[in-house]
Amino acid sequence: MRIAIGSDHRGVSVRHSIIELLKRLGHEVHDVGAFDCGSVDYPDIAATVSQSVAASEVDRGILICGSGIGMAIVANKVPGVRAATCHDDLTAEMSRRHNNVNVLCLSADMLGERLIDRMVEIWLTTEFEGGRHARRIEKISEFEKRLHEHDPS
Ligand SMILES: O=C[C@H](O)[C@H](O)[C@H](O)COP(=O)(O)O
Repeated sequence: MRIAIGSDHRGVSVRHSIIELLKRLGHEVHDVGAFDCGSVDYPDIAATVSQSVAASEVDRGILICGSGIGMAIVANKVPGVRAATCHDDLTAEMSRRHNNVNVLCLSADMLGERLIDRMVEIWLTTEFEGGRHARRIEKISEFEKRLHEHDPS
């Protein structure tokens, strides 16, 4: 898969470790930074990764900040993006099976490296179940369209 990945200053070392994992697993990595440990604003990074996913330049996105929360707030503003902050194996798995999440958001401050690696692998390999869940995803898309009709800018 083509995977865009980005972090703010809090997630730099976790991002590097996930990039190593992704490469070992044979994925194509699009690293959008941040490229040093100086303070950056998570909305800038989240917007870049999410727009890349929405434009189908990549298949999936991964975002890391202190809590994983700010990244998800921003990512979910982008039509076509379904982002979730996951904390463990089960949330990573369910985000794929039921929600077809295409942007995984992770906390650099609250999760260990081994757990993160496991969650990323689970998230990359778990298929969307479709069926009734596809109907619900379609409702999200319709809702996005209705919102966009009111403010097409
Ligand atoms: O949801 C936001 C993230 O956790 C950020 O990583 C965090 O707010 C950054 O905080 P600070 O500027 O204190 O490093």
